[in-house]
Amino acid sequence: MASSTQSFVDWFVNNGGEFSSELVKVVDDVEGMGRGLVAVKDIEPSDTLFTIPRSLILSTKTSAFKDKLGEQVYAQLHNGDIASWTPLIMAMCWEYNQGSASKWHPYFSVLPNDFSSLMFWPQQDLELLKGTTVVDRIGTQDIEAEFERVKGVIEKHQDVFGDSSKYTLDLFKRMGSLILSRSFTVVDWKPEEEEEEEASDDEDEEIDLRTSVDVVSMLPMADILNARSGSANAHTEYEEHKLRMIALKKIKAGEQVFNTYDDPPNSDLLRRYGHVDYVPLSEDGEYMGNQNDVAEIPADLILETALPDASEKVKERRVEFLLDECGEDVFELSHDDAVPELLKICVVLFTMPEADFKKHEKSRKVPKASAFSPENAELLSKVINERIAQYGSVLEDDISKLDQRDSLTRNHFNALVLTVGERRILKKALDQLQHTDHASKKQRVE
Ligand SMILES: C[S@@+](CC[C@H](N)C(=O)[O-])C[C@H]1O[C@@H](n2cnc3c(N)ncnc32)[C@H](O)[C@@H]1O
Repeated sequence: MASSTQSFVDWFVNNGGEFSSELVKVVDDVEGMGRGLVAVKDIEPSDTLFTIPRSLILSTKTSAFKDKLGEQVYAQLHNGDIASWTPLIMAMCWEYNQGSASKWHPYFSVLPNDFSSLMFWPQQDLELLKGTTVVDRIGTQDIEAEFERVKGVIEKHQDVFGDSSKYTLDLFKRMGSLILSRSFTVVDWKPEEEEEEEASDDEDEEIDLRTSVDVVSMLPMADILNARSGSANAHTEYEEHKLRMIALKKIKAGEQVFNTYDDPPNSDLLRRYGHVDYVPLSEDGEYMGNQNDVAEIPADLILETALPDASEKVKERRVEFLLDECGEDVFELSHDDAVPELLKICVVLFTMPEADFKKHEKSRKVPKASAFSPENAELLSKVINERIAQYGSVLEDDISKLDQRDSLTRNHFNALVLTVGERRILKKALDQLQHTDHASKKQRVE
């Protein structure tokens, strides 16, 4: 174990953390996933692996940063968006810059400096993601703009921040990326009766609570756990004074302890965490990837194919109706639902004659997915083929490249896993549409 890892475990235990070293150990590089937790003997369900005292949580509530800065200046760090992470990023930058004077110094020493998440990909690697929609969600410009905004506050309040040159864009991005890949949502402890009262309160308030920056927290030790879809065998329980990591099932000696990151598709895994899931999807192990992948089809692409010659005004009305009545203008296709009902409804809506559409516009009645015809299936197949073409390479070629994993860079491999996964779903949708088409043609003949 690296000495920084040992110092971190010692710090954890000396500050009220309980670590069941008879059950688990921290390993510096486990299965190519970086640090992780591994069972040293057979673990039973409900066994406690470690507990974290609430005082060790790093958040805007536990750092002295807010008090040092004062309410008024602290408020300037918010950009008006309750879910903004800027105050937490700044609290973490401030703690980090305190060096060994910070309570969390040994924790910072084991946090990564380098990231393989999309924000850190060079442009030429991002081009490997052609066809995906995740490139529009990386947020590099947003974080750079946010740093420019808070720089003024830092320079104006050097009494709190100290040397402003220590607050760099790199540090700001590092802390933002750590939150993105390791934070937890931790709400204050409430007795059961209060919890029940709150549950019956306004739903909006609940949402605020979950997205508010005050509950986004860094949990030393809990964030050592890696994740892989279908492998979660431990989870965190929240108690009054501590958080407890418990085993959910039997974990054999030598096996890794896995948390869940809520099963995101590979696009989000790569954007937030910098890795992809590449596990068998079929029993024979022929298909590998992420069961939770999604491929997106924007309504605009359907509209262009369905009504290529219609005026902008006509197109706008159809999209507006779709958004108002169905709430979506991008459709997510998944392994379990390759041709979702809403996608069918969209095609029906976009292809119906103007006179029929006017009736729907008037009644605000959404057409039924059962109205999806073989002609609709043909049109949707055309759209999906166009969508596949946007990836700019041949799927079968890319699948065979995956077999030569050792000759690929990590980014190249991950990009292939992602783009192959998305196209496989699109192909699945094509297959299903072909079956719909054949089935209905057969029915018509009979
Ligand atoms: C919450 S941290 C887990 C601890 C981390 N391995 C470390 O060294 O500190 C999440 C990071 O671990 C890595 N990771 C987690 N699960 C992984 C997996 N299945 N495959 C590859 N890397 C993984 C990724 O770098 C991710 O950003």
